[in-house]
Amino acid sequence: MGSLLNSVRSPKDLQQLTPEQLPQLCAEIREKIIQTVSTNGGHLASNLGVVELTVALHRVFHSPEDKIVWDVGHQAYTHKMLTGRLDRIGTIRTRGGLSGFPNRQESPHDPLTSGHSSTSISAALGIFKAKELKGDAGHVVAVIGDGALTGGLAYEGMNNAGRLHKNFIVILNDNKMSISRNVGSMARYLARIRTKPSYFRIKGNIENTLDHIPGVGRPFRHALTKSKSILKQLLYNSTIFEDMGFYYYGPFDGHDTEKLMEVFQNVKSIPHPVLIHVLTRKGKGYSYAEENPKAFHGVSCFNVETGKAVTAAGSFSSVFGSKLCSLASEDERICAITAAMQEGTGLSVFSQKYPERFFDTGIAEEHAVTFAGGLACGGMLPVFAVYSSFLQRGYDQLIHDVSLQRTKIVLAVDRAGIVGEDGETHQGIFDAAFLKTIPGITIYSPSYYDELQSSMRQALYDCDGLAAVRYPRGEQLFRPFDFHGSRKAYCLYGNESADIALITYGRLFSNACQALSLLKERGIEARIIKLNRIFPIDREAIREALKAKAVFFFEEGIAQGGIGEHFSFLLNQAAYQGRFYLRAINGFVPHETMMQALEQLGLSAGEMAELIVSECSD
Ligand SMILES: Cc1ncc(C[n+]2csc(CCOP(=O)(O)OP(=O)(O)O)c2C)c(N)n1
Ligand SMILES: CC(=O)[C@@H](O)[C@H](O)COP(=O)(O)O
Ligand SMILES: [Mg+2]
Repeated sequence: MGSLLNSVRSPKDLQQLTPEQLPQLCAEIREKIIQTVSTNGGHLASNLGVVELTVALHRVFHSPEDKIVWDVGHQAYTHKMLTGRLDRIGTIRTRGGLSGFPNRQESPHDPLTSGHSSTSISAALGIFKAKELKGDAGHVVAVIGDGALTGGLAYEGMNNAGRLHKNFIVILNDNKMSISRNVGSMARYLARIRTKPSYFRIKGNIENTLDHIPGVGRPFRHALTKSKSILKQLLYNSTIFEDMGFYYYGPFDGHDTEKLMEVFQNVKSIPHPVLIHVLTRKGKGYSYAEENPKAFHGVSCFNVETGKAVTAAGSFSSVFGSKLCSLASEDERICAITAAMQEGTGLSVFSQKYPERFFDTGIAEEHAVTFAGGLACGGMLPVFAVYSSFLQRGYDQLIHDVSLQRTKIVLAVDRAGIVGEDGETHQGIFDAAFLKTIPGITIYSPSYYDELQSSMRQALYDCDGLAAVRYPRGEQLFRPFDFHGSRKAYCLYGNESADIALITYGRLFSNACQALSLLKERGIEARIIKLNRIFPIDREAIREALKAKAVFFFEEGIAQGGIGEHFSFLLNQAAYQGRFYLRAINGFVPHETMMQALEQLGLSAGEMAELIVSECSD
């Protein structure tokens, strides 16, 4: 049998297939997903779960006139293959290749660049309103997972969309999983409605019956559908979605392509917001992923036969998790909070050891910060472990609900700096710049595991108010053999009498050390001022920098408002007469390996040395 997938070069080609061919198409898509992710890494289980759903969507809706907005966007591989990107799917998440997420720059079939959770309904509503204002035709569909539905933004979107009197479609892809098992009362609620018979049918039957009762039937049906009464709930088995202004249909088997197509076709003509509840299995079709969807949510390369991945020897996240456990054994006030990233942030052991002091808020970073603030008001010592890029969500809460309260919480900011293959939505390049604006904050940026451990203790006990410890994704880099981790706010490395000073912090210290060796080979002496506490900057570190004739600041973070810019301001205030160079990040950083990105940004050892040679050669 020839490949059906190869014959689909656009959604229009999909229309040419017969319904009988769709199961084979889905099987081919699954095979392609498994093969691609096993080579490139990526989000396996979520993508395997939405194959039939995506095929059904593209059979019924006509992208790009109809807009399909994927929440988070980690599950859009089938969508990419069906919308003209099959040839490039093997390049996904690699330099210059397809993004692992929908991307507006990549295809007209991606109406929204995404990566962060719970944005789909709000964005889809905006797209819908823009269409309406411009008189453009076409449907708008948001596809949101049950995990993403734990994010408050989704409800803000529904709250507005529920007032529409036009067709607007939300598909809830319910697989009972966030990355870990989904948590919270909405997850419990979905579990309850999953077990009820299809609401589509019940509702239809009741309305039919009422319509046939002469005189009172129709007005009563009308009143009933508009009401939020208990009677309606009893009769209709009504859902929260109905109460928010949506027609609710489901639950449906999300792997039954034909049924899904029938439902989508039916709801297309309803002049009202509609929520279709679809049940899928995360990891569907690959037994290792079905059995352990958590382990196959996001994976690096793996062996398809054995399901085994190459695992790193250690990581900052796991060192953080162990250290927090030991600190919590000494201090009963310590609580750990995650916003649906228990595994990624290294908190799994803590959650088992101290279940009563462990809190998973769901994908709700804003709530997590305010909740941590509340715990602190109540006398606890909360540690919120969160990826740098997701913490962006909690900025106002940090100011209003923590700093302003003069309470103490600790942020364990994981994935700080370049994250690599997830690309521009996930890079942790803004945290140092935005955190340092918050009154009273202390920020540590350890380079190695032992420094992370000591920074944790310092953040908890050596400073008042809000403190952050930020560290990168993955393993520590090469460490100069004669370097010992330091608890000081800064430390010095290299030739103390050198006129050239490299200043840096965090992971880049390793590269700076290598740059120092490269410079030495070329007869250039230099020293490094390594900042351990990056905010507030120690006055002594400024005095050390003042001794140099040329200062080169290297920063794995955004230049504008970053630590380097602030350092230069402090040097200026101290009437520094030498030269100051800042090499930091400008704008978004695309997907490629972490090492490739550092090279590209001029932050590899070689690039650092080149800059210094070119600026300091006579
Ligand atoms: C703001 C934000 N916080 C956390 C994440 C990390 N994250 C990505 S996918 C995911 C789980 C999403 O679950 P769901 O929407 O149900 O999709 P599924 O993977 O189950 O298909 C999480 C927590 C994120 N992308 N954005
Ligand atoms: C889609 C998403 O936001 C997460 O799955 C993220 O990709 C995880 O990143 P890590 O691989 O760094 O844990
Ligand atoms: Mg889910």
